[in-house]
Amino acid sequence: MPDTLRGITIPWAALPDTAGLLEYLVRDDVLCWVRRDGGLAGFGEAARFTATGPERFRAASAWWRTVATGARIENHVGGPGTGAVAFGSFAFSWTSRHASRLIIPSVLVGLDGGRGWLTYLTCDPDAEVSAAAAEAALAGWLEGVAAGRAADDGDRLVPGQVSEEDYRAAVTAGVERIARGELSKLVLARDVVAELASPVATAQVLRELAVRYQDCWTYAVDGLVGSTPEMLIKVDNNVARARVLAGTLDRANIRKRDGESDADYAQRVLAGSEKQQHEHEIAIDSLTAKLEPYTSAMTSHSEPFVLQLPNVWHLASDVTAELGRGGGPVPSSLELAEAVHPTAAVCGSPTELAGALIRELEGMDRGPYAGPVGWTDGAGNGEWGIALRGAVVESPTRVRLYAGCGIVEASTPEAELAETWAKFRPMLEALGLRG
Ligand SMILES: C=C(O[C@H]1C=CC=C(C(=O)O)[C@@H]1O)C(=O)O
Repeated sequence: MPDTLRGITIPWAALPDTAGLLEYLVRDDVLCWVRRDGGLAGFGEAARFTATGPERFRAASAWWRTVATGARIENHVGGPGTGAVAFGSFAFSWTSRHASRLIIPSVLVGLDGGRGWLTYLTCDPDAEVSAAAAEAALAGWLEGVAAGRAADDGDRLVPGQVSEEDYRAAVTAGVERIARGELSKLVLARDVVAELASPVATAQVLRELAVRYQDCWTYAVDGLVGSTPEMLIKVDNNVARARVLAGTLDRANIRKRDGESDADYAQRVLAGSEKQQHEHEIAIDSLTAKLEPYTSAMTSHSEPFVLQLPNVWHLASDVTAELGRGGGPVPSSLELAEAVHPTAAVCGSPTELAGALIRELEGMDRGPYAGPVGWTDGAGNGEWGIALRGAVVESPTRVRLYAGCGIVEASTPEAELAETWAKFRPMLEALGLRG
């Protein structure tokens, strides 16, 4: 347990009008959670917690509750994301060797609906905690910002642990198991590795993702980076929200009818597909069933809508749930993330069987891919996305990208393989690579 966490949050008007938080994505070690011009950017590390195994969420929640309850914070702003905050990333599987982690930044800049704040946090009992100390600490972190990087002819993309051939074989085996009636859906993933001729410019990658994928949440936590379209769970006071995605159509490979608009094409081919609707239905049912015990009222669209991203269209459903069933305690965002992870959008249905089959057929450790990534504050508010469309920076010149697809009985290996390439595209483009 760290020494008592102390800190201060002050209003921060020094957020440039044009680029907002993007102006702070200038260090390769930045912690970030950004969507459009809002979110959080963190620097440095006041304390961290790590855990592996089936108790990783519970242990992290207990640690955070103790730290946040004992914290002495002068909060001059108030509201979600102010005061004590930790960024986090959790391994997809309880079997993973990858350490799940919570990181309390030393300095954090937040922006929500035009309202900005600056937080300074420390476990050093001798540190001065004041508005001046907060401003000086931020200025220190913004000195000597990271250089950008141009794509290099020496950059290469090489197969990861699951080759294209392995992936096709895994999909074939998955479809067989579904056809035998063992399960209804399985999400199978693979990886590719970017070997770069010069060190990756993470801050530049984040800025590119944030600018291009404005409907997504761009994240960076300790080497895990990406831009996810899927919100596992957001808690804002007594309300939880989720965005469930399943069902995908590549925008780079359109075969429109004469006179058909892009939107009509997506509506016909994606929303009109029984296979895609079935895949989506399983994902939404899994989320709502897992959320049910915590909520007194839940609403979602009766039909999924088509979400357009620069690389793909998805079938999407937004869910809103009032928390605190029967006046009982309101769960924290981290507790809810544990309760709903893994949904059928990244695992399958039924969950346990799908999880075991993923381990058998993929044969790779997913690490933090498809696990919760995001932040929590001392009041339990927070946002936990699913770490999709992302990568792990394994060394300055080695970046591992992950992508997966929901497999149902009607899936074909070739189409699912092609879909993984569409899902790698955001990171490949941000790294200056081609698939
Ligand atoms: C598992 C991934 O995407 C999920 C989220 C949206 C759509 C999906 C699909 O259509 O297969 C996947 O369930 C991934 O991007 O690696």
